[in-house]
Amino acid sequence: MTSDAVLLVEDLEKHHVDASGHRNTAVDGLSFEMRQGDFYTLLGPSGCGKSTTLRAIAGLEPIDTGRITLHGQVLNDTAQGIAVPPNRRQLGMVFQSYAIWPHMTVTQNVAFPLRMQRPKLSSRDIAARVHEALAAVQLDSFSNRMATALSGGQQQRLALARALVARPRLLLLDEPLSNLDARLRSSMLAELTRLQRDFGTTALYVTHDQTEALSMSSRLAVMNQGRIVQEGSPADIYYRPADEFVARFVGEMNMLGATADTPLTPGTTGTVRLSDGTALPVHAAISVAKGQTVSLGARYESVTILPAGTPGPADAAILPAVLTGQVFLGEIRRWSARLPDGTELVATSIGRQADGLSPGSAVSLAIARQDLLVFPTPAATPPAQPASGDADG
Ligand SMILES: Nc1ncnc2c1ncn2[C@@H]1O[C@H](COP(=O)(O)OP(=O)(O)OP(=O)(O)O)[C@@H](O)[C@H]1O
Repeated sequence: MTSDAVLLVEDLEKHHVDASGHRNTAVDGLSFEMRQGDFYTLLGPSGCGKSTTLRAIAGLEPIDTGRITLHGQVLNDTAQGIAVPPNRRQLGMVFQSYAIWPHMTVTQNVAFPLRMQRPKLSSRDIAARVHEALAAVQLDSFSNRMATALSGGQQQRLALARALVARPRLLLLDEPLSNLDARLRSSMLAELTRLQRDFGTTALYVTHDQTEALSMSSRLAVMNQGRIVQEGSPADIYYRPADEFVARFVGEMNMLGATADTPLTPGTTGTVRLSDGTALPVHAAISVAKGQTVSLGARYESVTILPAGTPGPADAAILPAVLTGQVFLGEIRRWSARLPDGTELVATSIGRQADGLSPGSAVSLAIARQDLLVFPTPAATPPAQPASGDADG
């Protein structure tokens, strides 16, 4: 473990056996590390094992194998038979359902975790810390209200204040914004990151929402089928997705079939060819032999529109195309465009850039070399297992 690791999760595995005796793998050899002050997000589609991982860290889910260490204290180690109970882990938790105590006032809800602490805190210290936490979530003027008499967003803020007041060693957040409407969600997003920073809390966040993950995280792990597929900063994940799954799950991306025209090795430049023979310059991040088929990815905003016949900037792919449709989104317009071989791409124009163009216009599409990503062609999907087989994976 590195010296500044707060949480270390090693080779975590968890299987569930359903009512008909099938064994489902929820978490499949997961390892990651969090550092002090991280806002670390597990991002992935429904059922990929995010909540199971969080619940395992909280001690609410027994694990099959693996080791979980928090600030050097082993919380779980299946090899040694260690499993620290949830109430002795000193973690803060905020889950989808607010789980505030309905029979208590706002103040009583936030004071409760402090009253449970041993050695006992003085009433004066409790009052000061409750006030600080309620002020941080802007609920100080509601302190005497019953918790049930708050709106959904206020209840969620109360749940956060209650989680933060005990100054947890780690804050676990499982889709805490999913019950809020769109407007509240975005203001809570900003508030959450501010609170996490102000309190200096290290937070582990779980979501399937890529916008939340990209905007809030200091580091982020994309999960699929119980495993971490890629870990990095939001910009790393967005601009350098490790594979097609990550590219499609985080952001939106055009995909084109192509063939390597030169051998490609990581960090080198080379050329790939579309089916109609058009050669495109690329930067490779993977090794590909000459002649091998690949998938080419380009983010929608990386495909820009130039007047037809423009030679275009150096170091960019220039493709002739015909615009086939547009969606006006205010600050940008999304265009669909057809290449000569019939492939449809999505391109983006900003502001009034594409005024005068309309569906039917002949244009050139430009994609900078650094924005053309080369992925191995996905392996063919294996045939479905018979119903009686092991459903692992
Ligand atoms: N108690 C259980 N019994 C059987 N299978 C379970 C149980 N809990 C979870 N699973 C299965 O384990 C897998 C992972 O579930 P988990 O809740 O961790 O996913 P998730 O990524 O958090 O999904 P979501 O975003 O929908 O909450 C899923 O296939 C789920 O059906």
